[in-house]
Amino acid sequence: MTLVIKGGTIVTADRTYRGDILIDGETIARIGEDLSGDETIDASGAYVMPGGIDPHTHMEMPFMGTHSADDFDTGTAAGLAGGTTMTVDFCLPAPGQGLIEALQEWHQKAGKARADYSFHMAITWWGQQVFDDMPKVVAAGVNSFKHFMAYKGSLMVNDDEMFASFQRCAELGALPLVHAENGDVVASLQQRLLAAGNDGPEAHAYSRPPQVEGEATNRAIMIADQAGVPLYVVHVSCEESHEAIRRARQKGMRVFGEPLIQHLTLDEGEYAHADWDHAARRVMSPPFRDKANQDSLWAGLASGSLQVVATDHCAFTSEQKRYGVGDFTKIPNGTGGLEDRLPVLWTKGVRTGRLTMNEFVAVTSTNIAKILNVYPRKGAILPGADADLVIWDPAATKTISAASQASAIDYNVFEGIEVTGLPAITLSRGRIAWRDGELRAGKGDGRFVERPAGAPISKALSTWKELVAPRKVERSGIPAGV
Ligand SMILES: NC(=O)NCCC(=O)O
Ligand SMILES: [Zn+2]
Ligand SMILES: [Zn+2]
Repeated sequence: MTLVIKGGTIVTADRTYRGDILIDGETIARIGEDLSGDETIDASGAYVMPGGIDPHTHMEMPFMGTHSADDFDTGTAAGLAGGTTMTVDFCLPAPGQGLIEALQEWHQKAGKARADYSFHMAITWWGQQVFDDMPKVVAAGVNSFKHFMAYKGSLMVNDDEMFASFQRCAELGALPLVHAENGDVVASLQQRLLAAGNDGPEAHAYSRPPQVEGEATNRAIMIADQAGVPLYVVHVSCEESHEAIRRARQKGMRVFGEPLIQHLTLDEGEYAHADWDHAARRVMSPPFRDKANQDSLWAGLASGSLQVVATDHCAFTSEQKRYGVGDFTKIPNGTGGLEDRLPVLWTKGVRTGRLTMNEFVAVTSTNIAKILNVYPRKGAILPGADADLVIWDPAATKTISAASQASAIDYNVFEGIEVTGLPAITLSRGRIAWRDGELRAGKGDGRFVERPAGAPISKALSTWKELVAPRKVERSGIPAGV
């Protein structure tokens, strides 16, 4: 079966041009003029872009005594409604659990995904088994390993564990990721705040100032450099962290930074809200920051020192958030955003002139496809690429509301924001997965996307590190020892 998307303006990370797209089965067969096929979608007046890729989601995540409320069914449905055709979730082994066993659990959970997905593997503990399992994880199509420098007592790993894991990543041609916050300092600040009677959601933000993020980002960059491996810093929220990444990149280090749509557009004033629920629903780590930090993130996207906009979609209901009444450290950390990432970024970024349309495609799809080594199968409009596409109506408007969202939770942190620029149709591997408010993709239609190790940047860096590695000086006349 062939399908033609006709009369649209194709927008990719590097070009904007008029053209028809012929899809044969699941992939793009041709791009050209006056193409015809068995079926036609009229895209006149619309932009046709690569489907969004969100590299940072947590579906049904076991965390802080509960599980995040969106699973792979509702979460990927939210993604498709917002033009996102692929998500990358975090597989989290329990303490002492083998990585392959955990991976099997995540595959089980993801069986109901409506759109394509992949996994990052988290290193939540360290030992011989983890070391031995890492190549098996890579062989199973997962080329990235996440390290939490925060969440002391649960997910956090120490510097020596991180260094060992980063070195293993270097050997395997895999990419380490970090959640960069100084977990020891955060844990101490939390106790100090609680002891002083600061138990509300605003104290969550007080306990995680930009400095703890900046310090951890610098530390992770140093450890990656010593291990000889690229580094991807998730949810960069502030200038301190961005500055560390910017500086490292200027020195030639292969460091990537990922701001979230929440940190770009929502600020710390939310935590001062008189309504406890309102503030608690916005508790996430790192917390929302001030306008100056937001400006830094936008500048990073425009200048290229930050490369990807994600969501860290980790949605908890209001009821779950209330586990933390009287003790902010028990409020499950996380917010939603999958359905809103593209429309909010388009509205606040492209429509304001902070981003070009091509930069929009780069930071929502193409850059991460390259970083995660699935380009050009994903993130591209090219013959042979998967036909994961969004047909974008730049004139469509809506006011974001929890009442009409696909996510399972009872609120939306973007509630009330008016967006202009919305998906009209989302195509997943050549099939209409979502159209004009109607979800068409079925449970289980999503497929696991294998990502091979040895991305070009990993190979280049290991070549360079080998060239400049310390070498023993061979001497002829060595004096006898005393
Ligand atoms: N970000 C957050 O608050 N929750 C999800 C887990 C994480 O990414 O740190
Ligand atoms: Zn995190
Ligand atoms: Zn996360």
